[in-house]
Amino acid sequence: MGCVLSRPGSSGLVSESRDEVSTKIESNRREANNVSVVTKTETTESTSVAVVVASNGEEVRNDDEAVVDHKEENGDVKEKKPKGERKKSTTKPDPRLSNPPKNLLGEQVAAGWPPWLTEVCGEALNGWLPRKADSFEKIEKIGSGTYSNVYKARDSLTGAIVALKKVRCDTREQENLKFMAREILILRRLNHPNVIKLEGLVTSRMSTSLYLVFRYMHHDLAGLAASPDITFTEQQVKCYLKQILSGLEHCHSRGVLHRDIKGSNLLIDDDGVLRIGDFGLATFFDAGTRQTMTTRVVTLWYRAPELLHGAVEYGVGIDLWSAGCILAELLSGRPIMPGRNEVDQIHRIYKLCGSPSEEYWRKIRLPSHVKNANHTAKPQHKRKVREAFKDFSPEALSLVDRLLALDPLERLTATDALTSDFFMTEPLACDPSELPKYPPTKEIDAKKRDEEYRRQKEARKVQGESGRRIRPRERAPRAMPAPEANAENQSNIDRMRLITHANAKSKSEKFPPPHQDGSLGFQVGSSRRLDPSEVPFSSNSFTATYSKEPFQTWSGPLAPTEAPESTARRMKDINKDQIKRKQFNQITSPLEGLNLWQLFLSVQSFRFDHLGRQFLSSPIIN
Ligand SMILES: Nc1ncnc2c1ncn2[C@@H]1O[C@H](COP(=O)(O)OP(=O)(O)OP(=O)(O)O)[C@@H](O)[C@H]1O
Repeated sequence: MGCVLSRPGSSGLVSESRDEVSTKIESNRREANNVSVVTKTETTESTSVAVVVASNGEEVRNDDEAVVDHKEENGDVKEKKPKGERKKSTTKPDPRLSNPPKNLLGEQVAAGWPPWLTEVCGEALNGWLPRKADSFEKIEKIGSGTYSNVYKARDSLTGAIVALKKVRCDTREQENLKFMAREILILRRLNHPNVIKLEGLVTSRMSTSLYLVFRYMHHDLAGLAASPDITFTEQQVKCYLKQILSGLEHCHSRGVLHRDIKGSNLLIDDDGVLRIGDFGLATFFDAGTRQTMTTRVVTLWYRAPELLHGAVEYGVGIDLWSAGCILAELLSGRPIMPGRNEVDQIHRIYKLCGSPSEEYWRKIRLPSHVKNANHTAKPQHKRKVREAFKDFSPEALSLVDRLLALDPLERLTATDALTSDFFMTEPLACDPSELPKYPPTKEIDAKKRDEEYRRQKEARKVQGESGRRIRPRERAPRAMPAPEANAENQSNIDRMRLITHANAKSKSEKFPPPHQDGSLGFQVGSSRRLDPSEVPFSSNSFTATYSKEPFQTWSGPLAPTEAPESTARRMKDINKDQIKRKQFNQITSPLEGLNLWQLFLSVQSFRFDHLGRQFLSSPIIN
């Protein structure tokens, strides 16, 4: 009979679990060396101890073994002090790292986790056993994003309906694995009713696929808001916003920036409970430490001005800006700043929120190459938030105004916003359970409606039908996703993009089409294996529009399409772009502080395939 004892190295995951004692019991039996064990992880204020309970039920705990073989990052072996002399480490763990001790990794591999996964996020696997793919049955594909496909599935063990997010894991792409690991680490750090909870992971020792298991959510806010039959009352808007802010407050208090708050990432279940989802762009941050991060985050329409200005040091304000945009959108029934590209976006912000003051430029920390150019922007716009939203209640107007403060330091925090008059005055927010029951509605449903409309339109064209038919519903264009998010590593992005262009005409070609990968009722494990040439990157779809018509509601007509381009032509474009990029590099626009290359790409880089899906035709910018 043997016992395995381990304690994970200190980590953000553990150190953040203050004020709570959580006990997780993984009761899966492991039959190894005739030992039957139950792994139990207790997380207390500052420790997390993996305890193995021997089959006789005796709980064996041995903290003394904890630091054996633990190597420092510089390779030095920690000296083991006798018991009693050991002091608790006072240095804070780097929450961005997952570096549990080697003995824990070995244990995880023995438990069935693939070694590559234990290496990148062993910390997050602590206390869990992998679920087998054949214990889920796929029902249908319910969403697709930049890095993943999402499926509705049935858990054969419990019968519960779950959402499985399949992320592509090419183990040769270390950087991409890190991003995936970051999402998992972040999700395990969070525990709040308004934040999606990672319920488990599906993988196997031999597999390169990974599925994240979540509770199934029937709706997303983008889908509900785009539905022609749904109009929200102020009480309902308050209910949704309160939940968004509560979720954000929790994330921020745990040192997590979401960095992609938008309607389609706000998932809602049948009981009206809203959970913030998609932490693919989220990052750890420490408000007290200077830390540079990428600016290429947040879907364009919800992107804060400091990001558009190129600030690489930012904080919770970027999520609050997005929340402000969503609040105004929910109350007005349409996106408030649907920019077509970064330059257009920033102009829309200036027109609504006024041009930044001299003080703003003095305060904002920008990289030196953009700093000098920014404040020469002309013309100077006056702030018009109050005029633009004069129909809102005074409390709603005041909250929108303070969330859309240009200066991130003047923007309300989630906690401030939750205590604002908006939530204190009648009509008060309704309870989530009082929200109407809607039929399942997701942004993907709106996309399907658009596709169906386009298909019919094209069929009519072929038949030579004339005359304008009324669309099922006039819609505003959809939000442009953060195109190059996870762009912390520029070279990685450049490489990914080049491969992406070389290998795929559009996102649809990198994922199997729905009839292959999303077909009904087959087991999760039976989906095809990833082709190593597939890379976990693409720009998102269904986005920009050139329509000058005023929009009515959230979603809108598909962008004008181009005939599909041949791969050869696109490769030619890539080469041309590389030459152009060289020419444009180092030159800075006097207008907005945007690199000229950025400006150039913003205007011309979005191309559309025959289904109206957008892809970037140019190498990345940052
Ligand atoms: N728990 C869930 N329940 C139901 N549907 C979900 C769930 N999680 C995600 N989805 C659906 O799948 C879509 C894509 O998921 P998600 O946003 O997490 O993926 P992504 O690859 O990070 O996407 P993006 O590129 O938009 O950031 C969501 O918009 C949502 O409609």
